[in-house]
Amino acid sequence: MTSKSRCKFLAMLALVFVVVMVWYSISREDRYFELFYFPISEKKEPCFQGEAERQASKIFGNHSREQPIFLQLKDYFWVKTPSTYELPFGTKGSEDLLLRVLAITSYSIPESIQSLQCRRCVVVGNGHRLRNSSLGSIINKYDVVIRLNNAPVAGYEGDVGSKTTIRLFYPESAHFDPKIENNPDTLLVLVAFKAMDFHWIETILSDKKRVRKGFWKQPPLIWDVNPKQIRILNPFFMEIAAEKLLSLPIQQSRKIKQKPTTGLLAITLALHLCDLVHIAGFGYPEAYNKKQTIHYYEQITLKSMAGSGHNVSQEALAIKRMLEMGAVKNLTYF
Ligand SMILES: CC(=O)N[C@H]1[C@H]([C@H](O)[C@H](O)CO)O[C@](OP(=O)(O)OC[C@H]2O[C@@H](n3ccc(N)nc3=O)[C@H](O)[C@@H]2O)(C(=O)O)C[C@@H]1O
Ligand SMILES: CC(=O)N[C@@H]1[C@@H](O)[C@H](O[C@@H]2O[C@H](CO)[C@H](O)[C@H](O)[C@H]2O)[C@@H](CO)O[C@H]1O
Repeated sequence: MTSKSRCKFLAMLALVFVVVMVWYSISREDRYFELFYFPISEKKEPCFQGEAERQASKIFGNHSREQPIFLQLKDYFWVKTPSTYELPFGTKGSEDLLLRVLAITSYSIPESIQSLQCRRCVVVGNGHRLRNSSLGSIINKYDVVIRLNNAPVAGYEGDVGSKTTIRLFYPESAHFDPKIENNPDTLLVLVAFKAMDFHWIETILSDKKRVRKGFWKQPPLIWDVNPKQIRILNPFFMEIAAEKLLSLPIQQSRKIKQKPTTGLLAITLALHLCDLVHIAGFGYPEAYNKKQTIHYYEQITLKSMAGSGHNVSQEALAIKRMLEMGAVKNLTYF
C-alpha cells in the first residue's frame, strides 16, 4: 500500500468511526428520552387491567393490595386495629382522635372510579416543568387526575388541566379556598403527619373550637368543604413509600423525621388504585441551581425545602427506577 492510499484508508476508517460514534450517541439519547420522557399521542394509551398491580407487587411486595386505600370506621370502632407505627407511618397512639374523624367522614371509593373497566390515572406534581407545557387537555382526559397540596388549577388550565379527581393534602398545605381549585366531587384526602391533623379536620367538619397551636404553618380556620368529599389516607402507603422506595428506617428517632414527599406518596397510592399510572410535573433542579423556581405557580427555590425532611435526589432515583421498569410513564421530562 502506497502512503497515499494508506492515508485514504485511515481517513475512511476515521470517518466510519465518527459515523458509528454519532449514531451511538443519538441512539442513546433516544433511549434516554423513551425512558424518561414519554410523548403522549392524541389517541388514548391502551390500558391493561391489573398492569399497575403487577408492577406494584414487584416494588412493594404481594400483600400491599390487601390494604384499604382509605381508613374505615369499622377498623377502629369495634376492634382497634393495632398499628406498629405512629403517624405518619401508622395510627398507633392516635386511635381516639381518628375514631372521631372517621365517624363523620366516609371511606368509599366513588362509583365513578369503581365502575371503570380500566383505571387510567395521572399524578400531577407541582414542579415547574409543567409551566408552558400545554398538557392541560391531555391531563383532563385521564379517568383519575391526582393533584397535591394547594397546587392551583385556576389560571393554569392550559398547562395542568382543570379536572381533579383526588387531592392529597395536610392542614398546612390545604388551599384556603378549596372550592375554586377543586371540582364539586373531588376527593380531598387527608395525609396525617401528627395527631393534631386529625384534630384539625374534626374541628373544621364539626365546627368545634379551632386550635391554632401545633402547626408549622397556620392552616385554614374556616374551610368550605362537604364532609362527604373527605377521606383519610391509610398511613400504610406512607410506610411502604418510605421503606420500599427510599429505604428509610421507619422507627426513626423523633429528631430525624425523614419522610417521602406527597408526590412520591401519590405515585405509591396510584400504583395501588389504578391500572395505568402516568406522571407529570415531577423533578427538582440540581442542588447547585439555587435560583431555579420549583413550582409552576409561584417563585420559590429549593431553599424553601431545607427543613422539610425530604431527600429529593434519592426520590429522583426512585422515580427513575419506576420509569425504567415501566411501572409509570412520564408526560414531562425527567
Ligand atoms: C416549605 C415546605 O415545607 N414545602 C413543602 C410543600 C408545602 O408544604 C406545600 O406546597 C404547601 O405549601 O409540600 C411538599 O411538596 P410541594 O407541594 O412543593 O409539591 C408537591 C409534590 O410535587 C413534586 N414536585 C414538586 C416540585 C418539583 N420541582 N418537583 C417535584 O417533583 C414532589 O413530589 C412534591 O411532593 C410536599 O408536601 O411534598 C414538600 C415541600 O417541602
Ligand atoms: C416538627 C415539624 O413540625 N416540622 C416541620 C416539617 O414537618 C415541615 O415539613 C413539611 O411537613 C409536611 C407535613 O406537615 C410535609 O411532609 C411537607 O412535605 C414538609 O415539607 C417543615 C416545613 O418547612 O417545617 C418543619 O418545622
